[in-house]
Amino acid sequence: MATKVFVPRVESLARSGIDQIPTEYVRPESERDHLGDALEAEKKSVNGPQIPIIDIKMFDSDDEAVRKQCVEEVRSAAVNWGVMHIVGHGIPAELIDRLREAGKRFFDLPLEEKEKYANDQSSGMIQGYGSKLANNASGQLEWEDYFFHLMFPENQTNLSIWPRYPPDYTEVTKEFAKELRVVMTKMFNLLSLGVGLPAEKLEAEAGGMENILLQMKINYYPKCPQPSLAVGVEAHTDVSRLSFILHNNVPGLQVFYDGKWVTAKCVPDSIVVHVGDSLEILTNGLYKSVLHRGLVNKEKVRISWAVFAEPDKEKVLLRPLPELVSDAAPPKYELRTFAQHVRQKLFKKEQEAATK
Ligand SMILES: O=C(O)CCC(=O)C(=O)O
Ligand SMILES: [Fe+2]
Repeated sequence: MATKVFVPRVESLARSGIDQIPTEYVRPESERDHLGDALEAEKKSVNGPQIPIIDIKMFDSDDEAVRKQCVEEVRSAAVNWGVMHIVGHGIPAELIDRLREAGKRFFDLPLEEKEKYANDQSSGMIQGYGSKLANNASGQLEWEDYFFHLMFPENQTNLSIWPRYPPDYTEVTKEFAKELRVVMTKMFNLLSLGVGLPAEKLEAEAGGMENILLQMKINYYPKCPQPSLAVGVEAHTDVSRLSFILHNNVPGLQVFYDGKWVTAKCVPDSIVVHVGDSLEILTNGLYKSVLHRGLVNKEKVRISWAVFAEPDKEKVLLRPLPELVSDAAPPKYELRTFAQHVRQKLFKKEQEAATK
């Protein structure tokens, strides 16, 4: 039997009281540009460009002009930023609070309890409690632990690996998944109309109600004694169609816009929505998969809930929609399955790391 690889948890490092982080967590010089304490970064960012905030309740209006304005705001954000804050999404604030509380209480458990849910990435068991393994030549690590599991559709979930504590974790998470699924349809409708397609087109193309998977990743970023040397999550684009992010009102998310890193503000009752690679490909590059990263800070633990809406790995082929391809706009992406896309991306990253 293969022995399980010992994975150091960032939480235990943070709790050990070190004032210097181990070298594996120190990012290379080239990446450290503008890294820093997330709380400071948020304060500094007030005067710069801000991620658009869109009230998607406008889409329910009886007034066509208001609905059109909503489509236009979403289109413009997806084209220019690849990210937006949505408000008026209709998910009850009380349910979101319960979701936050459930995740926090799980991470408040002693480490030994959480280890019972440890994933085993080397044997392909990626769901569960985990921390990043060094998967590239430079052996770089991120300042976070996480919990990852499939959240929707219910018939594909494996409830036996979900946190059993707090006792309402499963109920709250299932409820949240159902609500988020509705918001997701609305976002797909808005985004379809934004590129001149019938409202249902993008969701149907993404696999429809039954075949879009919602993957939940709860990111836990402990306090970090040297936030200008580390990252919570390194700069990346998501492979998803769309990603939805909630957090515990501690800043940390940065998005790359117009050649600069912009720190996301904590907008009350909002959900951050990212365009992911799969949607960029589907729209032949009209919508941008946003480059983003997570900063850490010295004073506060940050927790975020990232939900990735993904197509079935092998069944769905990623390709630009024929309707969005023309002589003037030839296809920018080659046909691939989602699984191939993920592998190609990882391979590229390893190559880059090896040549550094
Ligand atoms: O913590 C965040 O705000 C972002 C997390 C993220 O980018 C991810 O999990 O892919
Ligand atoms: Fe991400």
